[in-house]
Amino acid sequence: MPERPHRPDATDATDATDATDATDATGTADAAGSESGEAERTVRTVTVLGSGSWGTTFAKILADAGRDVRMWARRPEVASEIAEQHTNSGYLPGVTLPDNLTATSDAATALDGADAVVLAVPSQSLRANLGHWRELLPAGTILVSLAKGVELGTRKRMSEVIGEVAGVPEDSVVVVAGPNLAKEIAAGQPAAGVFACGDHERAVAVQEAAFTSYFRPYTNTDVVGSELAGACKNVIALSCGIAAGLGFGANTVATLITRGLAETARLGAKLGADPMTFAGLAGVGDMVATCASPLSRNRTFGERIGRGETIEQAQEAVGGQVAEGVMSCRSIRDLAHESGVDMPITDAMFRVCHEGSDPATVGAELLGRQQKPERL
Ligand SMILES: NC(=O)c1ccc[n+]([C@@H]2O[C@H](COP(=O)([O-])OP(=O)(O)OC[C@H]3O[C@@H](n4cnc5c(N)ncnc54)[C@H](O)[C@@H]3O)[C@@H](O)[C@H]2O)c1
Ligand SMILES: O=P(O)(O)OC[C@H](O)CO
Repeated sequence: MPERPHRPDATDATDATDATDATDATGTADAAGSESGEAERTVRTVTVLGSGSWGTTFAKILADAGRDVRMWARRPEVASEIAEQHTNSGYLPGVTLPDNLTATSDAATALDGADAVVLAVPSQSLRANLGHWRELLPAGTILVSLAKGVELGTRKRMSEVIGEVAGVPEDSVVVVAGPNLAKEIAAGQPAAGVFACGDHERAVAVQEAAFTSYFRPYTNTDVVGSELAGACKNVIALSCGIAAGLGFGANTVATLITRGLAETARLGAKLGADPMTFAGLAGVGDMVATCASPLSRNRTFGERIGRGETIEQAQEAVGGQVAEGVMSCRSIRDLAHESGVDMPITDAMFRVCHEGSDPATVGAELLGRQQKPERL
């Protein structure tokens, strides 16, 4: 099996196709690149729409990988800070952004001629935001989704929303998933992600564009599983935070992670996902990172609730950033009910976040459910 050649950061984008082979650690052809080892499309210029924690970090990855990156920020002062001072101090304090990353608050300027467009706004605002951008999207551009959520009301996954609003096949959207706490990656700590797309060539093109010395992207073709895994783990992270806030330790958190993954996989299997996806980076990888880390906004939110704070106080604790699980516990619960899938932890989080139920009481009820074999 050929070894992957080392690729230094800030590679000239024109060299990128020479620098990455198609073999992953397990040697499976599916995990990286085309059979020849070269991407058949090259992404040189990328626009990132949304300049919060993950949008800015993902833009930094792309710029460090040698791409020309333009960010769009909703607030002009954030765009100016990124463009002129190469920082985004509100979201990533202490991080210096590369020179080949610029920013504007004008979407038309940001989008002009982009080979790929990364959608980096919260799930519940994606439809409205994309509606404004739809006419500005360059023809043939690759759409990439960073959002981890299920839309309220429609119960659609983000690639479904994007396909519908942008008028493109949903399986042409590249979905980014995996254990990717933004602040760690922005600090250059090693991590891997998974880029899921029904069109493998597109996933490989984005994989090439986001491969650096500290971030290793894999690909897969299971969009349903990758998106559901990313959305569901935010809800389970709320429950782990609540457990911590109530004073419980590692056993309780590990139980919630494991049973949370079981209910996520149950939903995924019902909706056509590959069960193995839940054993990968998008599944167990993201579940463990988010549920265990104090950097997770969802876990932090839950911890505050477990300590007795109100929803409003918990929201303040995450500094105005999005804790997707709070809305997704409702949409995923609705999706599960509609699909006839039992998701008791998600149900419990819905009752705490939206019906005012007491976290300790809900936790006791979860423990006291009818006994059954582990696999169910
Ligand atoms: N932060 C992470 O570590 C991380 C990692 C992986 C995935 N994600 C996912 O990426 C998506 C974006 O997360 P983020 O961390 O960048 O979020 P964030 O809260 O840090 O930033 C959101 C960005 O979207 C913009 N925005 C545009 N329209 C908005 C609206 N109507 N409401 C709120 N914000 C709006 C905000 O101005 C901001 O720039 C989420 O779905 C999240 O789950 C986040
Ligand atoms: O900070 P959170 O809870 O939104 O989680 C961030 C990422 O999704 C972790 O992969």
